[in-house]
Formats: sequence, C-alpha cells, structure tokens
Amino acid sequence: MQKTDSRAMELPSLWEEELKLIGPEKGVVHLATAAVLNAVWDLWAKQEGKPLWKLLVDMDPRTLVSCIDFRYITDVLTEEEACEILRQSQVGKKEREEQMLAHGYPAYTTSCAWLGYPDATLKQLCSEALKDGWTRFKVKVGADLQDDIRRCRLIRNMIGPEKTLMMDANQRWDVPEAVEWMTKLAEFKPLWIEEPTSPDDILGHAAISKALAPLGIGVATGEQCHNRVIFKQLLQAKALKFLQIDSCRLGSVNENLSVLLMAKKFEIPVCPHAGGVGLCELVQHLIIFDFISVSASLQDRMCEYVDHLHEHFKYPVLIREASYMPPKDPGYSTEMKEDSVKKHRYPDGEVWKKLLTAQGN
Ligand SMILES: C[C@H](O)[C@@H](O)CC(=O)C(=O)O
Repeated sequence: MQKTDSRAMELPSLWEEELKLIGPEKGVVHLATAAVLNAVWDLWAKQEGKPLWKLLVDMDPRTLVSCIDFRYITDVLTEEEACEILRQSQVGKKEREEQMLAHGYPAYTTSCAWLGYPDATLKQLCSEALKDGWTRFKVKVGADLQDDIRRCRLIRNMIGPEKTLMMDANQRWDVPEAVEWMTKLAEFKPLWIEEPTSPDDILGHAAISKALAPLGIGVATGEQCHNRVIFKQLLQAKALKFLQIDSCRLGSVNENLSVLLMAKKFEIPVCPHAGGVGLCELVQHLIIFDFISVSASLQDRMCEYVDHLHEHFKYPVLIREASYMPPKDPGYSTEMKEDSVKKHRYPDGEVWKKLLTAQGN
C-alpha cells in the first residue's frame, strides 16, 4: 500500500449530486463510508506498525486536523480552534499514555440487564460482574414501568448506593413520557438515561435534560446520531450531559475526531456506545486517544462494554479490572477470524445453512 498521505484521509466527497439524494452523511450511505474508511485506518495503522490509538496519539495536531471535514461545524469549531485544543492537550500527554498502559480505560457493563432477562439471570450476571470488579452497570428500561421499578430496585440493592447505575430506554418514549417515567425511576439514582426519545429530536432531548436535571439525572445519547452536525446541535442545545460516539455510525475516525473535539470545547464527557458486533474492539482506540490527546480527563467518563461475540475477532478486547487495556497489535482491531467469516457467509456458510434448513423444515 502506498505511503498514506494524511490529506488522503479526508472524508472523500461522496456527496456528489447522485449520493446527495440518498444521504448525505446519514443512513446506509454513511455506514458504508464508515466501513470503507475504518478499513483504511486499519491498514494505515498496520502499515505504521501501531495500534490505531497510538497512530493517532503520535500524530501532530496539524496532521490530525487535516483528516477532519469541518463543513457545517465551523460555527462551533474551526480548524484553528481544533489545533489549539490539541496543542493545549500536549501537556501531560506522556504521563496519560503511561496511565492507560498501566491501568486501562474505565468501562461499564451492559451485559447484566438486557430487557427480557428473568430476575434470576439478572441476579446471577450482576453477582458475577461484581466479583469481576465491575462498579458501573447499565440496565435497559422502557417496556413496562412496574417491571423497571422491580429490576432497578433489584440491581441497586445488589450493587449498593456507591456504585454507578445507568439506564437505557433505546428511544422508547415521547418527551413527556420520558420525564414522567424517569421521575418514577429517580429513586434508584441513575447517573444517566440513555436515548430517552427519538435520536432525531434534539429539542426533545434538551427538554428532557432540563426537566431531569433537578433529579440529578443526565441525558446520554449518540449511538444512532447520524453525523457531526446533529452532535453539534445536541451540544449547542445543551441536550445531553454524556455524548456517546459510535465507531461505525459516524464517518469513521475522521468524523469521530471532529465530535471528540467539539465535546472537549463544550466540556461534555464522551462515553462511547459499544453495544454491538466489534464495536468494543473499535471504539476503545478512539476513547483511549481522546483521554491522552484531547479531553485529558476521566471525570464522568467511561466506555461501554458488552461481553458478546469477541471470540470472532483476531484481536479481541482485553478487559482487566473493569477497564479496557490498550490494544498492542497494529491496526484498528477490526479483523474477524477467517473461520468466523466463512461460517457466517450468506447463504452458504455453515451457520446460514443450518438456519435456512431449519426454516425450510
Ligand atoms: C444492540 C444495539 O446495539 C443496542 O441495543 C445496544 C445499546 O443500545 C447499547 O449498547 O447501549
């Protein structure tokens, strides 16, 4: 592969007339862009012999900024401001990198309390997680209020008052319903309610944020946020207290860099979404880079962890004492095992053959 010039990492202008009709910068077009560019960043980091987080940490501010498309966000963040943020964060960078290598990045687990788990399962998983040293837990809510009250009480009683509990509604409610429902769950002291309403409703999130602030409950969102422009407005509208980037939803590292810098400018902590296949493997790189080179803080910051499907990756995440240990292998940790790809290839892979045969019977 030719030596990659950083300018080559600018988001390709895919928004020519044709694509603008089915996008731009959202939906399947943007997801496809992310997939292609994530692969390019993986190759670039491999070519340099570095894990992606280290490739980014070792880049000078000008080179990092050259990878960002600032269109539509210069009203809140200019190239010069971005460079200045990165320059200021040079102070203490070496010590923060050493801190990550020694202790890792703090994580929280979503794996104990998905909707639909019977109480016995929830208790068992929570008990195991506590034994493994987890101190931050997220519970899914929004299907049935009484069920939520019972499950949240169960978890809060198991983890005690000092540990951190978050809640996630996955866009279930309208705005008034979100406020009413969360007021009834406030007794369990959640740090945040995630995706309380439609991810497109910026002003709705702002209204919920304002209404829940007196209860000490923050709003978190971002996993379904189309692009940097929506994040810009969520920040401008004070619509969130916790910003949740996703490594595959936005336009790859390039666009996530712009969002990390905007979050720093608004002093909003980034707590990445990672509840999906390979999302933990990818986003750990971005948040470790964020701590070392952008935010320089762990205050109110943590990265989501879910314990499924890591066995299909060549370089799975390493969690130690409820923290992401920085990847050491070159690349963006995106590579899946050939055997897993072969088995899951549609429609002739082993897994699909079994499913399709069972369907046919
Ligand atoms: C499985 C989906 O990514 C989503 O349900 C996960 C989620 O909301 C989260 O991890 O948070």
